[in-house]
Formats: sequence, C-alpha cells, structure tokens
Amino acid sequence: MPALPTKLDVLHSPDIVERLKRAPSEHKGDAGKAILIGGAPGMAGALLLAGKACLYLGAGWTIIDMLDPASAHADSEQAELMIRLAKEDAVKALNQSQPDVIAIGPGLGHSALAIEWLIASLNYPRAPLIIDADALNLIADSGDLLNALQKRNQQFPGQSILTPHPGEAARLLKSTTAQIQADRSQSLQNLVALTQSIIVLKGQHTLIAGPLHSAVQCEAGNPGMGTGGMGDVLTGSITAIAAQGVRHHLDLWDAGCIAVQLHAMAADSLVQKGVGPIGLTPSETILEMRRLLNKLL
Ligand SMILES: NC(=O)C1=CN([C@@H]2O[C@H](COP(=O)(O)OP(=O)(O)OC[C@H]3O[C@@H](n4cnc5c(N)ncnc54)[C@H](O)[C@@H]3O)[C@@H](O)[C@H]2O)[C@@H](O)CC1
Ligand SMILES: Nc1ncnc2c1ncn2[C@@H]1O[C@H](COP(=O)(O)OP(=O)(O)O)[C@@H](O)[C@H]1O
Repeated sequence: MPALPTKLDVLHSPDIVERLKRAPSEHKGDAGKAILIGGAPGMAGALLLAGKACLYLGAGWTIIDMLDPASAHADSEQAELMIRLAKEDAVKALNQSQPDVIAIGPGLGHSALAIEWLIASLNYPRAPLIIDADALNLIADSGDLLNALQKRNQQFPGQSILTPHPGEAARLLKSTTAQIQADRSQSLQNLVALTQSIIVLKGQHTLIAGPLHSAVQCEAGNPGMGTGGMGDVLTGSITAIAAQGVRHHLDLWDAGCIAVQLHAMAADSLVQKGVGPIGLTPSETILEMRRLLNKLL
C-alpha cells in the first residue's frame, strides 16, 4: 500500500518560491534557456501554448522546435518566441543550442522525426527534461525508449519529469484509464517504479511523486481546466520554472510542485472572478499564473 499523499503546499513555503526573485543585476542568461519540441501538423497549437506559458512564466529564452513546416515561422502575435523548424539531426540542433532545460511532447505526434527528437532529448546529458503527451505515448510503445529514459535517470537522478494524464498513464502501465483512476496513488507509485522519473499524474487532485520524494496531492483546480491545451500550459510552466531554477537553486521537483500548484490556483482564481468554469481557456490561465507568481514574490 503506498503512503497517503500529503497536501501540496509549496507556494506557501516562501523559502522555495522566493528563490525565483530576481536580483537587480540579473539578465536573461540567469533566467535560463528553454527548448520545447513538438507541434506536428495539426497540433502546432499545443506547442505554441507550451511556449507561451514558458515565456510568461519567466524563462530567459524560449526556443520552439516545431515539427510542422507550415507553422514553423515567427509569430507576430508572440514575437518573443524563437520558432524554428525541427529538422533531421536533432542531436546537432540540441548541441548547438545548449539548452538549460528541454521539454518534449506537446503535439509531437508519432513520426520518425518525432522519435529522432525524443531519442536526442533522452540522450542530451544533465539538463532537466520535461516529457509530456505524445512523447509519453512513444515511450509507452517502445521498450528501447523506456530503457533510454531509465538509463538517463541512473546517470542523472532527478533530472526528468513526466506529466501523464490518466489516459497516458494507462498507456505507460499497459492498463486502462478506469484502472488508473480507481487507485491513483498506486498508479503513481507504479509509474515512478517503471520510469524512475518524477511523475505528475494529472486530473482532479493531481498527484506528484518521484524516486526521491513521497507523494503530494494538489487540492486546488476545477473542471474548467478540462479544455484542450491546459496540460500543454502546465508543461510550459514547469519548463520555465526549471529554466530559472538552474541559477536560482530550484530543482526539477521544486519546479514541478510550484507549477502544478500555481496552474490549479490560477484556474480557481479565474473561476472566482467569473472567468469559467465554462469557457476557461489555457491562454487566460497563463496570464493569471504570471499575476499570481509575481504577487507571491
Ligand atoms: N491545440 C492543440 O494542438 C492541442 C493538441 N493536443 C495534442 O493532441 C495529442 C493527443 O492528446 P490528447 O490528450 O488530446 O488525447 P489522448 O488520447 O492522449 O487522451 C485523451 C483521453 O485520456 C483520458 N483522460 C485524459 N484526462 C483525463 C482525466 N483527467 N480523467 C480521466 N481520463 C482522462 C480520457 O480517456 C481521454 O479520452 C497530444 O499530442 C497533445 O499534445 C492537446 O494537447 C490539446 C490541444
Ligand atoms: N476536474 C479537474 N479538476 C482539476 N484539474 C483538472 C480537472 N480536469 C483537468 N484538470 C487539469 O487540467 C490539465 C489537463 O491536462 P491534459 O489532459 O494533459 O490537457 P491537454 O493534453 O489538452 O493539454 C491537467 O493539469 C489536469 O490536472
């Protein structure tokens, strides 16, 4: 029987969140360079939402490696995003960019190019790695990719975080969504054991645990969050906080906990103001997260 999760309360631990405070002399290099990978044809929006969250939650540079050639161009609505075409030779692209943090998965799809970028990300040493959506589905379908993830975690413990929703968790555990939901705590522990990664099991009362951390549960959040793209926002937010964390002494566990709580609290705050639950959008949630985070510092 897994131990019962304790309540996630990291936003009320000033010693943790205050580490994001910026000294007057800081520059973008201190806020970290993030690369986000995904956005196959038809799903560019998923990666753009993750990128937008990464930008608004404070990363120094947000670079988007987009698989869809038709969408891989500068966005005049969000000119801060550095959007480029994810070409073959992912290893070279990552080595040239030298990211502090990598996120892969939103709208990634299942193509050979998607697999190449996932292998390159898993083999990129040390940098915190956030794995979501189709990147999780690809790992669920391939023993070799799962082995590469496990090997990475042996070499660089605590440097990968997976953010499955119950459907993705079921694919990873060769189970069903109903079985995952029937015992979320046990599913969480099974995912940690399988992947050796920090796991964020999303859904009502998101759970987080890792090989070095016992389970915590987020009590905030509401069904207004059930809108396509809301998970992409969480991925971009973890990425942003992890990118700043590299020079602000927050590890990937801290970044995951801060982002999960902030994400759910922002959605609750918007509902209190009458923005949702019906029609609450991921884009609005990003702006509310930024407001709440700055208020906390
Ligand atoms: N704007 C866009 O381009 C978007 C693209 N998306 C991409 O679309 C691809 C497919 O992802 P999807 O997640 O939509 O589809 P999936 O088929 O992976 O998952 C959907 C299923 O998972 C289960 N599930 C999910 N959350 C649950 C919960 N909280 N409780 C119980 N069951 C739950 C349900 O069975 C649901 O039908 C991914 O690459 C994703 O990144 C999505 O992120 C949505 C937005
Ligand atoms: N009823 C709910 N209560 C609390 N949080 C929810 C609820 N429904 C969805 N969420 C949250 O919304 C997000 C949805 O993520 P996900 O399913 O991955 O979306 P997408 O793939 O469309 O981006 C997760 O953070 C999840 O925890």
